Amino acid sequence: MTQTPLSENGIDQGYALSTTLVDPDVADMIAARENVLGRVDYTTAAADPILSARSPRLALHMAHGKADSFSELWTTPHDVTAGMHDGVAYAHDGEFLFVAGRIAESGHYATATEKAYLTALGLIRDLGYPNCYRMWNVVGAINEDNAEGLENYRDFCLGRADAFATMRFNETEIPAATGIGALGGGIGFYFLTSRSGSPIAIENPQQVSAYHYPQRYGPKAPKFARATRMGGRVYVSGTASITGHESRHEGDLVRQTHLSLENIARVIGASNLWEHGIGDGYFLANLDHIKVYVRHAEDIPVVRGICERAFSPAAEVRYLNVDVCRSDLLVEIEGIAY
Ligand SMILES: O=C(O)C1=C[C@@H](O)[C@H](O)C=C1
Ligand SMILES: CC(=O)C(=O)O
Repeated sequence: MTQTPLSENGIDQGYALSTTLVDPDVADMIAARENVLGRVDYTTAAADPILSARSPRLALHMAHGKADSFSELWTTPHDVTAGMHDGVAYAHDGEFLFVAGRIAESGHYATATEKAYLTALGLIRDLGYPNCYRMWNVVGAINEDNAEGLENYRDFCLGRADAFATMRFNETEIPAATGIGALGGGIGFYFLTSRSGSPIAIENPQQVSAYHYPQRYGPKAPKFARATRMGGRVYVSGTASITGHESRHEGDLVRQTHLSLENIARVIGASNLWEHGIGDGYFLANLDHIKVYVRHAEDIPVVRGICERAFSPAAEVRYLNVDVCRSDLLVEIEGIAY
């Protein structure tokens, strides 16, 4: 039997995940003919995760209408095995696992977040796909206070940190993530993990690692890496106008957008990747499947103008009008570098 060559991340080269951000009706057509590991609808109402056409599907309230609604599809060349476990939907293909869950709208999120994360992270390990490399979290009313006067984002971070501690994640195992506002629906989350891949967590020398943020940002620090290298790609976390641990250019949309892009370019650049033992380098023009989160709808044209000059014209880019995890941040950007 010939041994399929492994990529440098230890993944059998017969496995590769594809992703795309498409209009929902296009997603329906793709899902009808391809093996879908997971589908996430950025749409006008949140819903609990379900199994739809033998795949996990999660609806996030992230769009104001049909015009800004889209679906994110993760597809694989292999058959998938899907299921539900204690409210978490999942599917795996032998190398990659997608899990999705939702935490109901509430006046307190820490305990429910810890429970949901422990369910999902426990499932990931029980199914044998322990290498988590990308997380997405969308938080309704992210900048508003909970019933005790703690901002919902900080409440979420408290529960997440406790779950990571219980599961004994060390700093190098913390994956790239997004933590962004939603237009309602509690907290929706979805993760990508692998069976044999070796994710490499990447930090930005110009930023304090989020998990080292001082307590002024909340009782427990956010848990995410600036990016994660997996399967020959770099998954870039939601990135904003922050250097050190402080927000920069308060009230200045243009400079916040440029600093967010500068942070991404630095994280994926050859010199920073070299510092992380990765012999590759990328530019903003190598970014694809980009989400640009903009706090004020009227700012989207300005942000789009800056981004279009930075990104490849071939890149998939979606602009969302949602809140950002710090109230002084106007824009945040994520993507995948190939
Ligand atoms: O809390 C997070 O996971 C997170 C928040 C933002 O800084 C950005 O979206 C990246 C991750
Ligand atoms: C707040 C934010 O975007 C960060 O911590 O990177």
